[in-house]
Amino acid sequence: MTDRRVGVLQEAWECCIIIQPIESGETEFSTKRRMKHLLSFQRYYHTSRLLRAHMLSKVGTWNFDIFLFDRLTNGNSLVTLMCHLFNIYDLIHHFQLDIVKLHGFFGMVQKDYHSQNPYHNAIHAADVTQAMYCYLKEPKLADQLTPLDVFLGLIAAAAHDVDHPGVNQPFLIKTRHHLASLYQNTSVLESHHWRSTVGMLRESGLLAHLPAEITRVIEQQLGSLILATDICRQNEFLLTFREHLDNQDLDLLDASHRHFILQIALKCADVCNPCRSWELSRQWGERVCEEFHKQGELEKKFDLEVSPQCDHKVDSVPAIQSGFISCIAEPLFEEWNLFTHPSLLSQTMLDHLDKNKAHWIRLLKPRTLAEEQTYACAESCDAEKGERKNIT
Ligand SMILES: Nc1ncnc2c1ncn2[C@@H]1O[C@@H]2COP(=O)(O)O[C@H]2[C@H]1O
Ligand SMILES: [Zn+2]
Repeated sequence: MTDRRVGVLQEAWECCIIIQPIESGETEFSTKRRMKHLLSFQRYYHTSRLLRAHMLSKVGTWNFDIFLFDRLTNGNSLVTLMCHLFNIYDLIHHFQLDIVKLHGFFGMVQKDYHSQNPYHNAIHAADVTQAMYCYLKEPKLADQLTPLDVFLGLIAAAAHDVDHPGVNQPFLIKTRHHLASLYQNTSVLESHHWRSTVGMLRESGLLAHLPAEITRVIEQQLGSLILATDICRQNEFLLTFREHLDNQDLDLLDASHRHFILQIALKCADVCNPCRSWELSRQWGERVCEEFHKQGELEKKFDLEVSPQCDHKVDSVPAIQSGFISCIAEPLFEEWNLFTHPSLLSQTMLDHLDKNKAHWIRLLKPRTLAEEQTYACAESCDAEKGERKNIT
């Protein structure tokens, strides 16, 4: 239920309490019960409002519980978060935005996420946006960013997976989905997230008052940020990031370097769930595996080859998680730590990553053949990292 509706309802119920006469036949006892019920609703409404405000005051902390926040906002975590962050950065004033159009745009983005997806839903988008905000606040970055950088970073985070179908690119290609042919089997999902975002921006009229050239730049840069989240391009970005760090040549006064760091920040935000505290991280790990396994079930049903990590009989949650941490999360967050150094947040994230990986490994059952392969991948990633540490 939206805030406005709850507000109207509450007003109506308050009126009921004051003016409704005791109906004939209604006993004093049932009236008391009715009053108690209404008051408990009021108490609930009041408490959840206070909690929501309290949570928003802590939106920049790493242990922010996005699942709780989503419940407290009645499923409106993404819209509520984006409105709050746009206020914090004064972006409405800076870009002379129309609040109704802005709210309309955020509403469209949130609605276009599929709530039935266990992982790729609006809560994931809100989680990535909250992480992005934490990264934008990093001392290394915060003072160098322009309002346009922040605007782009937050919108890209909020919209980066919009209209995600809950299956991956190989699935779309092998089922000859029209999106796969539209985007020629390359960054199919990311291209769709970007083009959908541009479509919603145009439909909302949010940027209609800006010169066409600025709108064009905004749309292009949103594309470059969202396309960077394609996990197939992980190595390409990681290598470039390492090269910059080794050469110490990142200059944040240079707009193209800031853009590159925004891409990396968004990539980090997108895969940061194993860096959260165990309780939050576990929920994300289970959700993403549930989505993989659902895809595997579909593939079996249609006699298609089951994709890697998608067979629930073979690919256990702990095996997928420990493999993902070793091969994707650790290499990226180690570089991010070097870039942000000294950063308490990066240190906290690496600590969680370490503990969560150890936790998942403890949960591994005696290994199956497939797990043996996933684990071998994790071990070879670890060995590769060891070699790199020895080199540097
Ligand atoms: N905890 C995780 N375990 C396994 N895969 C993950 C995890 N978190 C993110 N991913 C994958 O990384 C991808 C990053 O981009 P997406 O959010 O589109 O989809 C994500 C998942 O496919
Ligand atoms: Zn994502």
